[in-house]
Amino acid sequence: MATTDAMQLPPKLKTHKQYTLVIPLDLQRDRVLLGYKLRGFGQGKYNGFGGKVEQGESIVAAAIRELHEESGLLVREPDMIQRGALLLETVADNSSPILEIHVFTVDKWEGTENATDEMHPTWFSLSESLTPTSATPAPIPTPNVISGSLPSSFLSTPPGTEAHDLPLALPLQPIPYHQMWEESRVWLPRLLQNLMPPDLVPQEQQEEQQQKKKRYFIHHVQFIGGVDRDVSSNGEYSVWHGMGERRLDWVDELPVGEWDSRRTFGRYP
Ligand SMILES: COc1nc(N)nc2c1ncn2[C@H]1C[C@H](O)[C@@H](COP(=O)(O)OP(=O)(O)OP(=O)(O)O)O1
Repeated sequence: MATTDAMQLPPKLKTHKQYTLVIPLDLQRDRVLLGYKLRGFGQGKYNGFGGKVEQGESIVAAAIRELHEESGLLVREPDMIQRGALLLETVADNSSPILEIHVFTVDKWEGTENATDEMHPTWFSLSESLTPTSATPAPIPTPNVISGSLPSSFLSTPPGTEAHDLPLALPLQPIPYHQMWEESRVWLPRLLQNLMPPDLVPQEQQEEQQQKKKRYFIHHVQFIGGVDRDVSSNGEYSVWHGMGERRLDWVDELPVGEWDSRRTFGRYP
């Protein structure tokens, strides 16, 4: 937990705006699918697949819809596994909603990942991504590249083939955490560590891993509003929705079942 003086602020009521974020996992092939955002919010970053929950839509229905729109993968509701939530808040004013981003993983789907003009799906190595490193930058797709021809090393699925039938020709890169939203470096490696197949986890950690699988994570992040920074140096991004420095950053893990009673809180220091 980072140091903060947030507790000295008067409590305030904030609305929550709901989003979804889905991370497809292919455990058999030790790989995880992320999308490179080609336009709109988060352009130029890798992330899971997701978007806003529309009025009257359930969170899980929104997650399924957004995953399908952005990647081509179609998942049935029972196969969606809710893993946790990100709560992102600016403390600059009382009117900006808290972004409540619901994180799911899936490991069963129909269809093959496809690039759209919004997202370019790319597989990364799961076991090589358990700790955030500033490894070799991942390729930066562009809309031109997508409509033209991609280098074969970059294609997640060569044309005319089924992804699930392919041998993995090239070793996959680790997740490029430095090309993602900054807070992903905290929660995503923890999530992946908990999901590794048990035979790849040292025996003495297996019991702990089984317990953790039953927990949701809640990653709270507060930002100081103000300066609109979008700095990239040494491969490290420092943009927080253009809201400036991170103020507070902590992760809770809750047993399944407790999340529902906690998520309705409206008072947030
Ligand atoms: C620090 O902030 C964020 N971190 C992470 N990991 N993910 C974030 C952050 N802020 C937003 N996101 C995710 C949440 C959603 O999955 C997308 C944003 O979705 P978008 O604004 O594109 O929503 P859509 O409904 O697709 O919008 P349009 O229909 O208008 O394109 O990013």
